[in-house]
Amino acid sequence: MPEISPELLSSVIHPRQSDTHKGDYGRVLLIGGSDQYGGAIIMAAEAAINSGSGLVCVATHSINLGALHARLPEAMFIDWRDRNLGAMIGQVDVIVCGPGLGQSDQAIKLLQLLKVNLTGEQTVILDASALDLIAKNKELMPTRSKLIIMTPHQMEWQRLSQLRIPFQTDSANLAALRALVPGSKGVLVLKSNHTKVFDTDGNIYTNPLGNPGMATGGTGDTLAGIIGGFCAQFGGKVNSVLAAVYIHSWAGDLIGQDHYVVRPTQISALLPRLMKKVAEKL
Ligand SMILES: NC(=O)C1=CN([C@@H]2O[C@H](COP(=O)(O)OP(=O)(O)OC[C@H]3O[C@@H](n4cnc5c(N)ncnc54)[C@H](O)[C@@H]3O)[C@@H](O)[C@H]2O)[C@@H](O)CC1
Ligand SMILES: Nc1ncnc2c1ncn2[C@@H]1O[C@H](COP(=O)(O)OP(=O)(O)O)[C@@H](O)[C@H]1O
Ligand SMILES: [Mg+2]
Repeated sequence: MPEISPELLSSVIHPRQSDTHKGDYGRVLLIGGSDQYGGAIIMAAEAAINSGSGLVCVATHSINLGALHARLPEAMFIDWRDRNLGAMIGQVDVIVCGPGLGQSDQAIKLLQLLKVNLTGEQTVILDASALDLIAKNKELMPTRSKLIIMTPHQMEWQRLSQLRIPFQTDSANLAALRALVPGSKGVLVLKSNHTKVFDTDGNIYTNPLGNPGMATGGTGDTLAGIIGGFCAQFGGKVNSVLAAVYIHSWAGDLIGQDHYVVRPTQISALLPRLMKKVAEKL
């Protein structure tokens, strides 16, 4: 089973051309952040911005607006009850849905809105509460998209796939992935201390990096944002996902060399420098 490698990362991240603008690096819409979990969507948005997405917009509970803009003036905001959200879903390249979304009636409405407004040309990343809601009602799974990426931790995957953690074998995971996204191209990022990535073509990759300092709330929200940023900028494809998984853990390991705890926002802060190193082969 192939390990994700530094060579893979170098093949994805390349130097930017001079004659470009933000429109060339993709638009990401992040949907999540209830009145209880605003930090999750802010961390995901910070990761999407720092990993290079050209434009980032956050659809969240209005209570999070002040905190979002105080932390991330680069991000745009739309109230997740705004009637224009459906149209916006249709206009972006990548949607990250789930960090801190919660499981309210409003959260269910947002998944329904996502499903009906997708164009078929977009990449969708489903994380956290979005996966828990789909576990309860499979009808909420988006069907019209170029690529569907699911990023559960093992407990979320247990709820979604009905595979109890000891029985999450490679073959069972692949079968469950294919059953969840029939007819679509799908990727499963099954997060743990040894994260594995599966795709519906049957490929399985392991992440050789990561450390227990990363066992901090928000580390997964940050990964979802990086995957969003990489898919927006480098294309909605499996290699962009693999590169995101790798750089997230690489950053975590660099911070973990001299920090007992790795704060997710430290991972985001390190990304632009690591990407520069990779792009310029420093
Ligand atoms: N600052 C914030 O606002 C944060 C909000 N969060 C949100 O909180 C909501 C609930 O998510 P949680 O993940 O906390 O709750 P869950 O109940 O989904 O899962 C957490 C539990 O799953 C178990 N588990 C087993 N294997 C695991 C693995 N490999 N990795 C992680 N957990 C594993 C652990 O017992 C853990 O306590 C989501 O909407 C999430 O996005 C979290 O992202 C944390 C940070
Ligand atoms: N012991 C560990 N070793 C390596 N990576 C870890 C470890 N614990 C957690 N991680 C990583 O941290 C992230 C946790 O994701 P998740 O549980 O969704 O966090 P949250 O929802 O709090 O943001 C995953 O990318 C996982 O691989
Ligand atoms: Mg999570």
